[in-house]
Amino acid sequence: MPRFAANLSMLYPEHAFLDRFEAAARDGFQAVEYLFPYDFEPQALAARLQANGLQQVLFNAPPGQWDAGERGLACLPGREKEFREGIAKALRYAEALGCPRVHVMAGLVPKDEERSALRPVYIENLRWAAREAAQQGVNLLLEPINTRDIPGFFLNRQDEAHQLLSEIGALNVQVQMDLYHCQIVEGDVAMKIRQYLPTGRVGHFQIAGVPQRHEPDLGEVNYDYLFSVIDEVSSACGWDGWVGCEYRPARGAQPGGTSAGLGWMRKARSS
Ligand SMILES: O=C(O)[C@@H](O)C(=O)CO
Ligand SMILES: [Mg+2]
Repeated sequence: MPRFAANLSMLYPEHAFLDRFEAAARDGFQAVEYLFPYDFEPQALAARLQANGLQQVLFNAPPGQWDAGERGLACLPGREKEFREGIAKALRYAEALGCPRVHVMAGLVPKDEERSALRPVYIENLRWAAREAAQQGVNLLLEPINTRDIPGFFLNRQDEAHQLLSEIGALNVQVQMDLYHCQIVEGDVAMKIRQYLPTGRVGHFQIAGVPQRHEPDLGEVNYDYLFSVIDEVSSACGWDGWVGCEYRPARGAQPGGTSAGLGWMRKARSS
């Protein structure tokens, strides 16, 4: 059975953010991820991890002005200084939290730009960031995201991400393979796991039901089957990463709503 990490940006909306660590541990999670740690001092987050016996396995680098609609800086010409400052900040948090992975969001293609013209900026930014991250043993992750959730996002497909990895040419840059986005954009998910996981270039998985991004057992994707594929391929190739549970519980912020929806995980654990 894959190892599951609770995504605290989406799970446990019934609790204040800092209380979500304890709720996740109570449900049997041993690891957490979330989008952004920057509203809190790293020491406050580290204390919650420690008090609840949890590992931090992933968070995102600063994405630019999120509330103004920005979704990453990596592909944006003219924003290189801010990109570098964001990576430096993320690496300070990664060190304090003992976190081995940072997701670097690509950003939106500006209206007056061709996607292809942004590639050199993206590749140069990632090369620079990879050198910085390597100094403290951190891996950087690139995530293809569907354009229904984030219209205009620069990176949408697994093959594009793997092609970019070869051009970036840094061993500590990997793909964050979010199976929810993968199903929406391209489908044929099991075959893509079989294709890419043995390459050693997949650093992390994420899951959610499709199309509503609720629990994995709600919707069109057969996750029991995909978990068996991940198990089979990872035992053959020695992959030992995490699967982030990045979904919005169907019962929303109702008390106990997240825990009540974890039947899919209890079933996976007992199989
Ligand atoms: O899939 C997602 O939405 C996240 O993993 C993320 O980092 C950006 O929103
Ligand atoms: Mg994701």
